[in-house]
Amino acid sequence: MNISVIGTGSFGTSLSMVLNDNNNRVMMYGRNQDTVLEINQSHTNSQYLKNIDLASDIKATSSLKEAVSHGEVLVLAVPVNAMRSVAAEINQLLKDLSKEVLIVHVAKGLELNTYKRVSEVLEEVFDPEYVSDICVLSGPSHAEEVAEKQPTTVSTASIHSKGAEIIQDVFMTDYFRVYVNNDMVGVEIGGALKNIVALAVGALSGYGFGDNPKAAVITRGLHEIARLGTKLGANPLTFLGLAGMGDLIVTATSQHSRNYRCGQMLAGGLSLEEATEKMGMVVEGVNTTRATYELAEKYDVDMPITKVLYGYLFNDISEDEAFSALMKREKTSESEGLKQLLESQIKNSK
Ligand SMILES: NC(=O)C1=CN([C@@H]2O[C@H](COP(=O)(O)OP(=O)(O)OC[C@H]3O[C@@H](n4cnc5c(N)ncnc54)[C@H](OP(=O)(O)O)[C@@H]3O)[C@@H](O)[C@H]2O)C=CC1
Ligand SMILES: O=C(CO)COP(=O)(O)O
Repeated sequence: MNISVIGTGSFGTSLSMVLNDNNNRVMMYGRNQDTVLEINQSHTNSQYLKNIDLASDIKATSSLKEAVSHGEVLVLAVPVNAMRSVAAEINQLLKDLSKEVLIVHVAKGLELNTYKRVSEVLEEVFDPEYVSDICVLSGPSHAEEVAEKQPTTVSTASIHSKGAEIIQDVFMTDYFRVYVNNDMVGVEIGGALKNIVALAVGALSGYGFGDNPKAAVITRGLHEIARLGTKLGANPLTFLGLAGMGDLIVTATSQHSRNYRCGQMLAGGLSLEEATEKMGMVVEGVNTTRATYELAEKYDVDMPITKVLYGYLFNDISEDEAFSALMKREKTSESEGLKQLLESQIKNSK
């Protein structure tokens, strides 16, 4: 199949390698001319993936029109905050070309201010006449390890049922295994909100905390992700899968994770601006913490870890204040919380 990958960052580049290994004809679109030139001439992308050689079959262009003309499937691999404007440009080109494509996005976050999931943003922007389906691909998949062809498993979901099955076929190789999931809300919420937990656990690591507090934040973090997710219509069981627990493990325990490393840098004394600048790649958890905090307030969902991280990132509360806010909360029951999740599941499935 002809596939265009929009975004020449770390994940767009590693997914292009997967797609090329699966015998698709891949064209990458990047706005940075130097990166495009490097991909075409040296078959590397040294800014985003160190010591990785790309197949010479993978072509890059800085013309969005050329990329949109090429692809039957468009893989949107840009940060959440760029999604709306990039999608609007693509939609105009599809109209001009009178062409229909299948869209899959891989971004993990919520849009600031609207609190929308990426597929909701895309559904708003794309004219249904030109888009057969909108899908998400998400799960435990560090770009660096995908590029090394480490065995990787992800989930895909779509608005209509057909899209996810096509995406499964298009991406599936002997080292990249794709599962279809019918819970679009859960897959997107799991991928977006694990970044909050990864930032928090990264900060714990930076302060020298041990394994007990990290396990506590990961487990209770997953619980609050599931709580908000089910309120938004997700199946709570999705959060036990690749896009939930899987991605949480890979992100909240790994030096590959930009969110985790950002948390470590904050604990090391850098300001939020300094840490994100130093990263040089998108740290989705920052905007997503703000959006999720506001969304949880709106829906009156209890998200203590998100709330504390929000205070730490944006209101300068100290790590001691953060811990005391979490540990001195009112007594509560774990089994009661799990029961409520099950009740939400029954309500959602009616
Ligand atoms: N890295 C990973 O391991 C994974 C990342 N993801 C998700 O994928 C998404 C992209 O992440 P990732 O590739 O890592 O990010 P990077 O920061 O590595 O790259 C982002 C890419 O998007 C491009 N870009 C940014 N804004 C625009 C815009 N307005 N128009 C066109 N291109 C733009 C950047 O261009 P330029 O180079 O010119 O700045 C760059 O090529 C994120 O939501 C992330 O959470 C999902 C799974 C794994
Ligand atoms: O989502 C990821 C792996 O699945 C990558 O996470 P980071 O954005 O924190 O690097």
